[in-house]
Amino acid sequence: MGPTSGPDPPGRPHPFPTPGPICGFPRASGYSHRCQLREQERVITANRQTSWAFADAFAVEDEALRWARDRAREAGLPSVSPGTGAALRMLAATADAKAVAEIGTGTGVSGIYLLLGMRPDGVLTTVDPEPDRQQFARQAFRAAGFAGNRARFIPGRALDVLPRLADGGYDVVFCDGDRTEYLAYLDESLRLLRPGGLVCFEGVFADGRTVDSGAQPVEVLTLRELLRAVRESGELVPSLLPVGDGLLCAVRRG
Ligand SMILES: C[S@@+](CC[C@H](N)C(=O)[O-])C[C@H]1O[C@@H](n2cnc3c(N)ncnc32)[C@H](O)[C@@H]1O
Repeated sequence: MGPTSGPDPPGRPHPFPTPGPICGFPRASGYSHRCQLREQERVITANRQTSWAFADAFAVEDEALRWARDRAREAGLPSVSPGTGAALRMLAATADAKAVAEIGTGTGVSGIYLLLGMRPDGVLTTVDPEPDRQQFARQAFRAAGFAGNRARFIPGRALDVLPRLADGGYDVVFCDGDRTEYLAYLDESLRLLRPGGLVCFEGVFADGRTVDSGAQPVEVLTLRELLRAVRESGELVPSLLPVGDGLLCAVRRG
């Protein structure tokens, strides 16, 4: 019996038992449950946008994350997608991160994900020039169950604040501030990261404009330069993750 035929083994639930609206393709009659899922998976593969949305829907968000996300929406502020958040959480856990620096606190969505992946005694240092947003993030972190000493909020612009942070003192740097400053954030990150540490840049797809051949604003041109600089750096081991609006990640070589 081939691997695509026959009934599903009893008592072994499929990892994606409920396709839901993201991949809610109608089930063909006469197929086994497993065949139907394979058929669904083929269609998903053929449709990258749907797969992309599926990766985001795969992450489940709790009340604190939804609250932070709602505050961002009310302020007209983007926040990381659930898929990007889950990637950040996983990367912080992989790095066994004790010290993470975040540029662009917003209302705390990405901060919650980073804290969830960090060590239980880890501290997130998060920078944003807007104290009102940081106040929402503070509330969101508390609602998510994090003690007050797990986060250090620094109000200010990244390029004023980062030079005051310790050389080699960070396991992860997450950049989600002013796109036109991303190249400068890269320089600062290389200084802040310990060898083997990880830098991540959110939003490098710029809603598709990064690969659009039409005329583009300076922030998109900066993103292209950033992608080139990271790819060509002998100091970095890069990967561009197609989650959310594009998450460019790179490990600083040891
Ligand atoms: C996209 S939002 C961040 C969203 C947040 N990372 C999240 O996912 O919840 C960008 C944030 O960067 C902040 N920002 C803008 N310019 C900045 C700068 N020069 N330095 C640091 N933060 C900056 C904005 O105030 C805004 O809150």
